[in-house]
Amino acid sequence: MKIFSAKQIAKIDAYTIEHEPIMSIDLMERAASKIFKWIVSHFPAPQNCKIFVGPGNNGGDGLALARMLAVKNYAVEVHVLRITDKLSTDAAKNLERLNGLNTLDLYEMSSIESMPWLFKDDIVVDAIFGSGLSRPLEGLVLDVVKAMNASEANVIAIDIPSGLMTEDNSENSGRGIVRADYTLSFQFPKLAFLFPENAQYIGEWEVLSIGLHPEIISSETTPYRMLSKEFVKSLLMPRKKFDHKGTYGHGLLISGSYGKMGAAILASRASLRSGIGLLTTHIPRLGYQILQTAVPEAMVSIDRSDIIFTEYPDLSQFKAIAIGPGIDKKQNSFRAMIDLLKEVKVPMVIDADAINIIGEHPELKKELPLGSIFTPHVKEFERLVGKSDDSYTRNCMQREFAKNNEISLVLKGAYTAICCPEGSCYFNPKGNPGMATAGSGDVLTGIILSLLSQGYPSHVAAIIGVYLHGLAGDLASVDFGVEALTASDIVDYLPKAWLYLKK
Ligand SMILES: NC(=O)C1=CN([C@@H]2O[C@H](COP(=O)(O)OP(=O)(O)OC[C@H]3O[C@@H](n4cnc5c(N)ncnc54)[C@H](O)[C@@H]3O)[C@@H](O)[C@H]2O)[C@@H](O)CC1
Ligand SMILES: Nc1ncnc2c1ncn2[C@@H]1O[C@H](COP(=O)(O)OP(=O)(O)O)[C@@H](O)[C@H]1O
Ligand SMILES: [K+]
Repeated sequence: MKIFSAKQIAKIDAYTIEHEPIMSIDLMERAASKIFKWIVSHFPAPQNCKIFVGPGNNGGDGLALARMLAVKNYAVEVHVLRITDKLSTDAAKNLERLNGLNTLDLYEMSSIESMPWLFKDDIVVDAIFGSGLSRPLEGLVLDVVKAMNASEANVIAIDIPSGLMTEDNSENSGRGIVRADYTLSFQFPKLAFLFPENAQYIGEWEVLSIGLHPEIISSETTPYRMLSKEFVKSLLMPRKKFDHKGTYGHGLLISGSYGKMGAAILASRASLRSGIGLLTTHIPRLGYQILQTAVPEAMVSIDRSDIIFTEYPDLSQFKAIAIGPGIDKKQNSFRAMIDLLKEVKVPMVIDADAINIIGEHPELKKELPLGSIFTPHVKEFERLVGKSDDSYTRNCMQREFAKNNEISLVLKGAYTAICCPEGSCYFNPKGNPGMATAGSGDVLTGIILSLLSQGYPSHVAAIIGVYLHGLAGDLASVDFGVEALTASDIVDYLPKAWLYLKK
């Protein structure tokens, strides 16, 4: 699913109006009826609805919704915020259509004195501003939003919480943004929904399709996409009857140190559960028995050091290399890493302390082999790329870094973002807070190594890997819940995740 900017959404709306064709007021009716149906199915017993309406088409949606709810016997109060004399044409038409509805109370609000009480069981609808918001809220709107936020009512935002910018909130203080319980967004999620600091405003969100024109949705380009099962499935390479283990590549995993051999086990097991032909895991000497016992399918390459990574085996046989899970970042490991980067010609997955080493020695970036993939969480990202105060800016930095260094950059989190060298950015909808547990990142590294070794192009390996990892976590959470979930469970649910993905 593509994610468009506010400007593009306006263009897609206009194209739909012209080419479906449909009158704009009818498109608004279609949009409002989607919200109406959602409210009726989630709050079936008619109850008090207080709808706050702004001057644009978001307000128009609120007015059309008010009419529909009133006809359905909900007790509806409409509060039109008079911050300007002018309503948009379609909002004005919808205001007129409220005439004669005596089950509905219409109020004009020009000062906060006329703010109604909001009770716990009220349904409060935020139809003040949508994707047309151009600056942070002030004056009356700000006061109304503060009052809404102070209440315990169920707040439903139409399209986007008022006060939140569709993409960039780096200049938005957060003082005046509706804190919705539910956000019902038309046709596409907004980029801002995917950033953690905005979760407090958006609440639960859902995308409601309003039948915008498929032609322009497919022709309009955007760097941003949300991954879907269909899309990820379309990237999979089929296996053929006479394939053998050589077909699926030999990968090298450099992982583990004294006290962190679990990382090597988790990543190895994840790799083997993701289709790799042959896996060699390079570990410090003391880990030999541990790894051979825990992962009999993996071959083991032993470091001269008992406890850390200081050297690597002959690289000629490997199709892909992953380095990082549990390696630590001692001086000797840094030296071995320099040598490795100078020599390696195949794509690499760079994770955990391997990222930190490159963050501390940025000159190493120029040695990165083509098709490298970094998999940082936010802290590692900051060490590698730099700090930022907000996620939008961080995302811009992520896209730039991927482009400038011609690598794929996976920023892990609730909506893991995968930025590709040619500028695109994919967000992963799968995964759950149960995956916020030790070792789950190691599992991801193993999966991506496996896909790279099988010959998937780097950005494709990152996309499939991230999706599969989240999917396995979701399937595991169905059986174990989120508290008890461990990284090993994610590995154990990879078989189910593969089956589900290919279905
Ligand atoms: N265009 C269409 O065909 C459709 C639009 N829809 C709705 O229309 C919304 C977008 O409508 P609009 O483009 O009219 O935009 P909004 O309804 O978000 O309002 C924008 C208006 O408010 C003003 N404004 C922006 N920021 C302000 C601020 N901080 N303080 C005071 N005034 C401010 C703008 O100058 C503009 O006049 C969507 O979010 C969606 O809810 C839906 O009805 C679906 C169809
Ligand atoms: N709330 C969440 N929702 C979805 N996925 C999550 C969530 N928290 C963590 N994850 C996923 O779990 C993994 C954690 O990786 P990481 O922080 O490197 O853990 P570790 O270093 O312990 O292996 C990432 O893939 C991340 O996307
Ligand atoms: K809104």
